[in-house]
Amino acid sequence: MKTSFVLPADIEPLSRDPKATSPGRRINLHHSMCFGCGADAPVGLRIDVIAGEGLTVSASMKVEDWMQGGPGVIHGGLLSTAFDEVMGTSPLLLRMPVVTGHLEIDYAKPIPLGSTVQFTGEILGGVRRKVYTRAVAHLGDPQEPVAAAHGLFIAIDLEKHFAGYRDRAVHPSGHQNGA
Ligand SMILES: CCCCCCCCCCCC(=O)SCCNC(=O)CCNC(=O)[C@H](O)C(C)(C)COP(=O)(O)OP(=O)(O)OC[C@H]1O[C@@H](n2cnc3c(N)ncnc32)[C@H](O)[C@@H]1OP(=O)(O)O
Repeated sequence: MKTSFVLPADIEPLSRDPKATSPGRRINLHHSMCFGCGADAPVGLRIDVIAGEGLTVSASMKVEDWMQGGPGVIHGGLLSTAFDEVMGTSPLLLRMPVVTGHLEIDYAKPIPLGSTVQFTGEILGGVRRKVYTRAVAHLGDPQEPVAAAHGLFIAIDLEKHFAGYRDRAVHPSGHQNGA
């Protein structure tokens, strides 16, 4: 699949943290109201990202009618969100919280409503706080990808990064911290 993404020359290998989620289990360190993975979000993708061997992850997503963009197919931005979720969760295998710095998507084929998209993702390496990832999507045949993505995620100090926003956080009750 064609892509214009270029990895940096100084990229270094990264290692899975010994305490990372075991292969086959859901990576479960985010919050339940997240648009990408939260079970309590009123609208969302509800993607379960599953730890794989090494620095790999997998996920699947049924393409529901409300995800429609062009007639009969998924909205490209929504697919981008799914890739963000899959790749953004993978650095938790390093036990490293991150935010998205840069995201690139290569769309190869239209993805019909009603299909189930299978994602595989992997961490390619890192440079200082930067974690480089890639993911591929297919509809059942890994040899026939329908889209692929590269993501650059930046490690953060969770408490500091969200310090100014926590009073806006929405909880399953529908209430905000400051409400
Ligand atoms: C959350 C819970 C976990 C659980 C995660 C669960 C999965 C969540 C999946 C969804 C994730 C999201 O959508 S997160 C939401 C969307 N993203 C955001 O809101 C991020 C907004 N941006 C920021 O807050 C900031 O720009 C940061 C934190 C990314 C970087 O700011 P900083 O901390 O001041 O660091 P800074 O020095 O600028 O950058 C560090 C290094 O990254 C490089 N860098 C920074 N941005 C870019 C960029 N766009 N393209 C290339 N390189 C970049 C810099 O050159 C530098 O490289 P060098 O000098 O070292 O070479």
